[in-house]
Amino acid sequence: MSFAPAISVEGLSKSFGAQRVLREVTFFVPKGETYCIIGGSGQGKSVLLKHVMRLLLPDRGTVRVDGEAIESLSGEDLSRVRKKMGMVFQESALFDSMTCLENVAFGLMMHRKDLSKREILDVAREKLRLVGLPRTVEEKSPSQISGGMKKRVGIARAIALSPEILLYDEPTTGLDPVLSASIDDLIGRMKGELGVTSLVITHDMSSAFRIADRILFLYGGEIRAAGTPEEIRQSPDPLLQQFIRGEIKGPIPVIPDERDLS
Ligand SMILES: Nc1ncnc2c1ncn2[C@@H]1O[C@H](COP(=O)(O)OP(=O)(O)OP(=O)(O)O)[C@@H](O)[C@H]1O
Repeated sequence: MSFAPAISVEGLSKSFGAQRVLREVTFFVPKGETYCIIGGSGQGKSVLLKHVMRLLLPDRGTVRVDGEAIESLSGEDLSRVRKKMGMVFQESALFDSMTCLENVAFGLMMHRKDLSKREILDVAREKLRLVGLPRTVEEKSPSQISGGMKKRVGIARAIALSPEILLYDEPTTGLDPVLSASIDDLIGRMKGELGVTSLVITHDMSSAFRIADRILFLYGGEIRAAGTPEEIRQSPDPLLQQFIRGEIKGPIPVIPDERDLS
């Protein structure tokens, strides 16, 4: 086991055309901790997460997973590092043509050729139990279950290959406050029971305050503030306080797009 941080992002910069989306972003997520990235729409949160998954390559800077710089990896080395990470997508991104059980089993079928089909389905059932879903969900299609259940199936699928790192893209979006709290609780259990490291993108401040060891505020492509939930709550930064309270002062903020040449 290495003592490197689970995720290191160093001097990461990314532009699309003339639009600078990430500027010299640097942070380190120690093993077993939960970091939340907060920030308004269009501030580069998803782009940042895609770099950690190596779905995008940086213009400058490096992303290391467990000490390994992932930009330079390819083939088997890349898939070995990717297997350390599970991704929970914003809209759960489940296949409607499959049952929930098959959705969870999918990654195992692709990557665990050493297991029989029966063993794979047993692992998938165990993961569905772990996220608190009843047996009746197994044979349903994702279109037949609620949004909160879909999020759980998405988490079960992300943990199917027992990753060391979980990346969540807005896991509580679209859920009512009680369901949001139950997903937060589940994210906490993934840390407590499985010891996973989590990087969570969220707009949901109550969720960030509940689950984060550390919160990073992304603004204009830069980490404008970073700290424990308490430090973030107490921060004197007016923009951060405005974001936390959901206040709009002055003109309605414009979401940056490709016309933003800054
Ligand atoms: N592949 C791409 N090509 C060009 N522009 C892109 C691409 N991906 C993202 N962008 C732009 O980068 C900016 C940041 O996008 P990103 O999705 O990271 O925002 P975000 O902070 O996750 O916003 P939201 O909270 O609304 O999801 C946006 O202006 C977006 O249009």
